[in-house]
Amino acid sequence: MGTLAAWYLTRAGHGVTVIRHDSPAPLEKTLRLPDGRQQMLSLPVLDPATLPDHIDHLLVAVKTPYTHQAMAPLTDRLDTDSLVLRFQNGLGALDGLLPAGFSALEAVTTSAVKGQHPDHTVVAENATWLGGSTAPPAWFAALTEHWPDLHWEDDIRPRQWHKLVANAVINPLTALYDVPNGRISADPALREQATQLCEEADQVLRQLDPAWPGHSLDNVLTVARATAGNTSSMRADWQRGAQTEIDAINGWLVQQADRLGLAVPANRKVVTAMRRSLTM
Ligand SMILES: NC(=O)C1=CN([C@@H]2O[C@H](COP(=O)(O)OP(=O)(O)OC[C@H]3O[C@@H](n4cnc5c(N)ncnc54)[C@H](OP(=O)(O)O)[C@@H]3O)[C@@H](O)[C@H]2O)C=CC1
Ligand SMILES: CC(C)(CO)C(=O)C(=O)O
Repeated sequence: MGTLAAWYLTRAGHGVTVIRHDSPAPLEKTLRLPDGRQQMLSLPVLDPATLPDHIDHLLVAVKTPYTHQAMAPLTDRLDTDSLVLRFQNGLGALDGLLPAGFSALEAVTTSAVKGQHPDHTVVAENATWLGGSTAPPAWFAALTEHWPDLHWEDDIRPRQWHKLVANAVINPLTALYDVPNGRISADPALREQATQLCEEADQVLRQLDPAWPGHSLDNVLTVARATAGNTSSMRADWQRGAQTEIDAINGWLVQQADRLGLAVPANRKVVTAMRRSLTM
């Protein structure tokens, strides 16, 4: 997803530098676009140790388990003039990693990119919403001319929460049962588990915000059917033995539930199962 964002930003005339340790420079990437075109990208790389003292703009697009490691050398270089854009599923991955009082912009996207470095395939180029607690930055309007279907949200939280619930249901069940997304809707036993996960998520979110509409199951099943043949990102991570984003998705819900004194046994069960590498 970071490579796709880098491509749009480059098209808009922004310079994009990858920050990583021990990487060949530049990073040569191939992006296969949905219309069949191939886009080559050559991205400069900076080792965190050689970064300037101040970072103006930072796009965080590592999978959530790697956020702490990626951010550790950067936090001192952020201040109130910096702008951080979090491009990740789940919630809470940046908690405690930003200077006090600092809030990041958040992104929610329905685009999909697959593949491992250096080849990335854009499976779907759909809508993306950016937002936070401020007005859009000055560069936002010009960026929309180069980033298809890009929108600003003054209050991004409802979109994040809808995405969170879809991920909290579809991702762990498809990973643990090794099935494509559509099975969540088609298989009665999985649908029952989906209903429990979803009701618990709605209960937590309604407690956090009484205006939360709840009744998320219809939306989740619509997403599962719309992506019926797809392998969810958590199933893909699980299949290749990589760390998953369970802690930022169901783990975040469990953490909130604990704080609020709510019972969320179905979510707790999938977190435990994913952490222990068990099949249910
Ligand atoms: N892909 C998609 O379709 C979508 C993804 N998202 C979200 O976007 C986020 C990113 O996902 P995705 O792009 O798929 O993930 P990828 O694993 O494909 O990309 C993450 C990149 O971060 C790099 N990385 C890992 N650790 C570090 C570090 N310490 N310093 C610098 N770079 C590092 C990885 O390097 P390496 O290649 O060496 O592992 C990899 O290139 C996730 O939260 C995901 O849920 C949201 C919607 C759709
Ligand atoms: C919506 C869904 C489940 C689509 O596959 C997704 O976002 C993911 O796989 O992480």
